[in-house]
Amino acid sequence: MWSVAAGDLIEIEQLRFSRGSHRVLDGIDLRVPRGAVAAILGASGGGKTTLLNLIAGTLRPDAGRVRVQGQEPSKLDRAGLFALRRSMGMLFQHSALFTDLSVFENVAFPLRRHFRLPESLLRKLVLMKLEAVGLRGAAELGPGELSGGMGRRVALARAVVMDPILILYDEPFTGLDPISVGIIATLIRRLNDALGATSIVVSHDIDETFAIADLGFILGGGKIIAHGTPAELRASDSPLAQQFLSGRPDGPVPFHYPSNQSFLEVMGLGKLGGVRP
Ligand SMILES: Nc1ncnc2c1ncn2[C@@H]1O[C@H](COP(=O)(O)OP(=O)(O)OP(=O)(O)O)[C@@H](O)[C@H]1O
Repeated sequence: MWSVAAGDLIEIEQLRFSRGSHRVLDGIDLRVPRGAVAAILGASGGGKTTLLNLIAGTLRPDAGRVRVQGQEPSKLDRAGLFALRRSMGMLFQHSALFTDLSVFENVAFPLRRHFRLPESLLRKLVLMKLEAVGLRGAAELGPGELSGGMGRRVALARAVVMDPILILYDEPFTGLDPISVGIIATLIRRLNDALGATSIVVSHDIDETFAIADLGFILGGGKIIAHGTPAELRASDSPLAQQFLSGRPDGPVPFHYPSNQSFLEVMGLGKLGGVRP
């Protein structure tokens, strides 16, 4: 669990980012305390993955500031950014396992890439992480021999093998059965606390994410439309937050894409004028 005294690991101020003429993020202010598991929620295309990429330093802000552990990824030189990234673990939607490497070698991969460790030490570090995700016994299997849930657990072990201070998760539950979703959610919380890390989880699975999150942010229209603890968010009086959390198809975010003709007009049943659904 996080404590207020520990300070903020992530500090984002007035962050703006566009894709062409589309303003994806339009003045985001967000802070994540050290040790917290923070959920980022919001409709598809709302900029959640973009926000993770800005935190990881793979995208640069158009305006505003992102600080991770006091450092601005976009201001670092190559070596600085490399060092900062090394302190982050990432489990992104498509972070697949290497199919021609065993489970053990998949988890060992970041360690071999970044350090020259004696084989005996490397083996201990990898087996510790595999034990933490319950798959020490699967170390010699190939990725093709794993279920989807097991594969995700191996990817999780690989994401944390270097003891990151920050772990970024993009849709970690996608495509998993309910039992595996529960296991991954529990592991996200457990690994965060065991490593003394801070985690950011982007997800559409509200209940599972709220079950492990200390705080959440709901993105909409390029802004944070609500933030707080899961209980505070559920009680939020923001209509947008309520529409999102309850999964209502219509509300402040309309079901109908705007049209300049009413449906009745199109059907030849009268002209109502104006922009109509
Ligand atoms: N490489 C890219 N080039 C151009 N536009 C992009 C690119 N990546 C994302 N976008 C656009 O940026 C916007 C935000 O995308 P992003 O993937 O961050 O949303 P998201 O909230 O993560 O969506 P989802 O929940 O569907 O994953 C979308 O309009 C998307 O089409």
